[in-house]
Amino acid sequence: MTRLAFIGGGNMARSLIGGLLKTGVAASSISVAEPRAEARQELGREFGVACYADNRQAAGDADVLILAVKPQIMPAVHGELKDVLARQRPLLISIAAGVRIDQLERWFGHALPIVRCMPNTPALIGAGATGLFANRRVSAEQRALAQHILDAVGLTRWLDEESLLDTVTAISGSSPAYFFALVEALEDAAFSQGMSRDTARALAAQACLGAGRMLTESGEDPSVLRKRVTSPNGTTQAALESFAADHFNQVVARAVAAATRRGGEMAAALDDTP
Ligand SMILES: NC(=O)C1=CN([C@@H]2O[C@H](COP(=O)(O)OP(=O)(O)OC[C@H]3O[C@@H](n4cnc5c(N)ncnc54)[C@H](OP(=O)(O)O)[C@@H]3O)[C@@H](O)[C@H]2O)C=CC1
Ligand SMILES: O=C(O)[C@@H]1CCC=N1
Repeated sequence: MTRLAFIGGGNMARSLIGGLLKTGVAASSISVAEPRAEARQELGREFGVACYADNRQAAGDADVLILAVKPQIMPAVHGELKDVLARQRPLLISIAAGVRIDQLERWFGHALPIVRCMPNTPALIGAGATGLFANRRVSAEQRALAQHILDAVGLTRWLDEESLLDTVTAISGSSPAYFFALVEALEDAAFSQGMSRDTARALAAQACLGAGRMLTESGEDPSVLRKRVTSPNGTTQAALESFAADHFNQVVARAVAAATRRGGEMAAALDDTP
């Protein structure tokens, strides 16, 4: 049984743990390091996983360490794990936005197998999307193991270039928030027209689910699906023309560029960190 240790038990760790347990991974194979006592209790109660305040204890005899702390915490974490890493040489999987493999190698050790990946919170319900990139120390078996872990919670894609992970962050790591924001905006708009928030949210969220399922299950091009909704001179055309007049595609492209750029900035801020 592969032993997984999460370093950091926050939002994304919870999504991955919840998703993994739903696929039949045993709670006894997962340990979590989390500094906040209340969060440790919640994790234990909700998922039945062993939780520790101490990173070393959680990493114990793990085969795979999943680094799930905020990027700026990463440099602090490596000092605590030095002994464990030297002894066990586990596979490291970092999910931190921006943080580059050369930085992880500098902090955690150049000889270690490291996979940098970018999942997203829908992993919790098995609908995650993850981009992955491996350093040259990662063996074929470890690559398969990393993929197996992330496949369990959704779709995976290996990237040819590490820099594209910042693009992954922008289009799937962060994008659940964009869809949530769209549903919030639809709800606000319907509310302003007199609909109850409850009904507006239910209808908008279901349309979001339906559109997402059609996109992933029909195999059809999004533009074909869009055209099928858009009756000539109908209501959808009116809405899409309004989006176009407000330069919707440019609005989205600018937001994706901002998120991608931010990933690079977050990494650059850590360049001088020993
Ligand atoms: N949220 C998301 O949608 C996604 C996040 N990510 C990445 O995942 C990582 C975690 O993000 P997220 O889960 O949202 O953040 P959270 O803040 O929710 O989780 C991070 C957790 O790490 C804990 N922590 C802080 N310091 C340490 C330490 N020294 N050792 C161990 N644990 C520590 C924090 O505890 P405390 O609260 O007490 O500080 C917190 O519970 C980030 O690097 C982010 O870029 C990747 C994809 C999607
Ligand atoms: O907002 C962030 O920085 C993280 C990375 C992707 C989603 N949440």
